[in-house]
Amino acid sequence: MIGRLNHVAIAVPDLDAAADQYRDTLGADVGPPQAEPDHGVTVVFITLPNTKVELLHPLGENSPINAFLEKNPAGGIHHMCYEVDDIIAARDKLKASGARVLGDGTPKIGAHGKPVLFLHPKDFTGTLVELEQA
Ligand SMILES: CC[C@@H](C(=O)O)C(=O)SCCNC(=O)CCNC(=O)[C@H](O)C(C)(C)COP(=O)(O)OP(=O)(O)OC[C@H]1O[C@@H](n2cnc3c(N)ncnc32)[C@H](O)[C@@H]1OP(=O)(O)O
Ligand SMILES: [Co+2]
Repeated sequence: MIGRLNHVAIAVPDLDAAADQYRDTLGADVGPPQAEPDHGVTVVFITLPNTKVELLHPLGENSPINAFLEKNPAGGIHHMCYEVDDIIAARDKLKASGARVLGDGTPKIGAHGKPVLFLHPKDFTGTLVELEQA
């Protein structure tokens, strides 16, 4: 059901410092900061030859990554995003298998302008999974 790895997300305490490190130390193609108020985060995408890295920083008081950064103050890998051809079919199949789809199960529009959903990390070997419509 899952296809390409769209991105690996890293929650970071200092977005500018992390972006500078990927650009200047690692020599990567680093995009501009992008506010995503519907998701409570600001993101910076780093484009690699075979996938992307998404740097995440909290936006607003109720950011879903606040608790993660409290537990991991230096930052850390936050989620993996896999592409699916049909996000509604994927959601329904996963729910039928007993996996917890986060929120009310209605896809939100993600950072690439496409529908996304999240799956509970406790149901996927301790890894928060994002699905994005291909
Ligand atoms: C920009 C848009 C979009 C895109 O297009 O790319 C994005 O990527 S938005 C990214 C941010 N959005 C989200 O993360 C939305 C989904 N997340 C959530 O709904 C919540 O963060 C959560 C996963 C349900 C966790 O909620 P929280 O309030 O933090 O609950 P807990 O702290 O109680 O966590 C419960 C349990 O799960 C562990 N956990 C939490 N987050 C992660 C994680 N990222 N990876 C692995 N494990 C995680 C947490 O440690 C708790 O475990 P225990 O302590 O053992 O109970
Ligand atoms: Co993401």
